[in-house]
Amino acid sequence: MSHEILTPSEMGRADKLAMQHGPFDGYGLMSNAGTQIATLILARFPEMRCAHVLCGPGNNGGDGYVVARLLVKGGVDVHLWDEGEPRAGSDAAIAAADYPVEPRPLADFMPEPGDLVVDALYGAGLSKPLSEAAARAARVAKESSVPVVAVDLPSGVSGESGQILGDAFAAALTVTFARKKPGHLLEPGRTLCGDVEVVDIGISDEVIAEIGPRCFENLPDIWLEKFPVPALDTYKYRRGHVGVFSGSPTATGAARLSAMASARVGAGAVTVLSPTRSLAVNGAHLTSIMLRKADTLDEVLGFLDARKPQTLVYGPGLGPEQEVANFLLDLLAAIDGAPESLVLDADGLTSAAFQPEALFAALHAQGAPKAIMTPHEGEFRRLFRDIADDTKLSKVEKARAAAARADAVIVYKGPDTVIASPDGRAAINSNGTPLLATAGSGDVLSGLCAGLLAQGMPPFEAACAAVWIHCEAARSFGPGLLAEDLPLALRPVLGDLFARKGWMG
Ligand SMILES: NC(=O)C1=CN([C@@H]2O[C@H](COP(=O)(O)OP(=O)(O)OC[C@H]3O[C@@H](n4cnc5c(N)ncnc54)[C@H](O)[C@@H]3O)[C@@H](O)[C@H]2O)[C@@H](O)CC1
Ligand SMILES: Nc1ncnc2c1ncn2[C@@H]1O[C@H](COP(=O)(O)OP(=O)(O)O)[C@@H](O)[C@H]1O
Ligand SMILES: [K+]
Repeated sequence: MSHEILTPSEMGRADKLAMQHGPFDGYGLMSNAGTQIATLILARFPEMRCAHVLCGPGNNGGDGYVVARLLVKGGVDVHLWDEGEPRAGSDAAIAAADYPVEPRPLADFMPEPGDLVVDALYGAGLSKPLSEAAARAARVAKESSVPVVAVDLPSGVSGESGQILGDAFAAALTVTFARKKPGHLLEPGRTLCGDVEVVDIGISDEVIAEIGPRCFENLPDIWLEKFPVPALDTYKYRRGHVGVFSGSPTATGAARLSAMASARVGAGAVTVLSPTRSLAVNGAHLTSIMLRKADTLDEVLGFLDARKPQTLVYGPGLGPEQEVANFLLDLLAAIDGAPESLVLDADGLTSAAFQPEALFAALHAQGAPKAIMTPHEGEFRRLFRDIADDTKLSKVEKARAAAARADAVIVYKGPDTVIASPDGRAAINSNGTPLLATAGSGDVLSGLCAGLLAQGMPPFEAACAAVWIHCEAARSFGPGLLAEDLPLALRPVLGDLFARKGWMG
């Protein structure tokens, strides 16, 4: 169950529930946390010259006092620097009283090469930018290039959003408790965390279940059960049929990349719907993918009626024009229950920004297809400007708000892609690679979503699986990746997933 992610406030509730359930009180949890961190430090940094433990006034600092005491016990030369004393009677005050040496003021902190820094200034309770002394400490640690071990989170990183409040520490290792927080996975927090270790401090799975988290790390555990493998007696149309709209003659590659990805991820049949003027260029490049002339809405409806595809992809290479949006709205008005699903990407999203409310109303209507939208940062901002500009929201909250407004699963792309469902579930992807920053890779992703939808995967699970598989394929191919390499690079990834499903072939 370790794929769940807890927001800082859910973590606070989990702490309280754990204390109610026992056997640990607040100080017991803090001792467990400090013990786990000290053990990791001694194992990972046996060569350190000395350890500088930086303690804040709250429970994060409390963890720091426990770590400092245990490092002294382990024979390490420890220097303790504090910012503000713990509140009298708090768990942190008990931990501070247990530490044998008088702390020095944080403003004087100065490490030397070979030292280790333990950042226990602020964790989940960070509520405002770091003070000047704490910001200076972060800068000094960075400039001296000493390794930093962050307790719970690097101080200055918001656990909720991963954003930096003022200034922040950059850790080599971050040790957090019970479950990851969004700030461990959302950029720039993710980069600033370094390696993330989640340790058990006595908060049980039952307590986490009682909290009922709605955000997850995008690991196969959250969608593998619904991931399709072909039954022995299947045939091509039962495996699923995808229709992909093609653009004009100079912009047809995007649709073909999408179509190829749909087919490769298991749709039994894929048809490219092409304007007459693009038929020749599409025809010259397609073999197993079918091609059909579709200049008008009537021709598209004729195709839907005759071939009954489950899923359509609308957007890659269509052009960011008003008529592209109009055509989509006319198509949605004509659809009643079939096809079941739709992937909107690229120019399908950009053109919809001419009249977003009309699109959202059409997707909310009875009989509308279930939709996945796959915006990158720019497309997201065009379509959901007020949400994108709301600095109070994390990327997870932005994707959730957009999903509710559009009644669609939103794949908010980037190095830390977030997938959100209108029902409130969200997932943060963690296997991303910058190798995917190459033209056409988004088109492949929309095809993967469609291919999984057509095989009956529900939209949230389909989108999560598509994002994970896309990244895994890029990693398996490695440097030199082009978008057209991705469909074939799916093979080892799908092979592993099929094996995990016990598929005997
Ligand atoms: N029993 C528990 O609740 C446990 C909590 N744990 C630790 O407790 C931490 C959370 O503790 P707290 O809620 O006390 O929060 P923090 O220790 O993160 O922050 C302490 C206080 O500092 C103030 N503050 C926030 N940002 C500031 C800033 N930039 N400059 C100056 N002051 C600032 C806040 O008002 C807050 O009350 C976790 O990150 C974790 O390390 C662990 O000990 C495990 C158990
Ligand atoms: N720096 C990065 N790290 C990880 N993934 C990235 C990065 N840059 C882009 N990607 C991924 O690559 C894909 C690019 O999609 P998109 O921008 O729509 O490209 P295109 O329109 O060229 O197909 C998305 O899945 C995105 O998450
Ligand atoms: K910290």
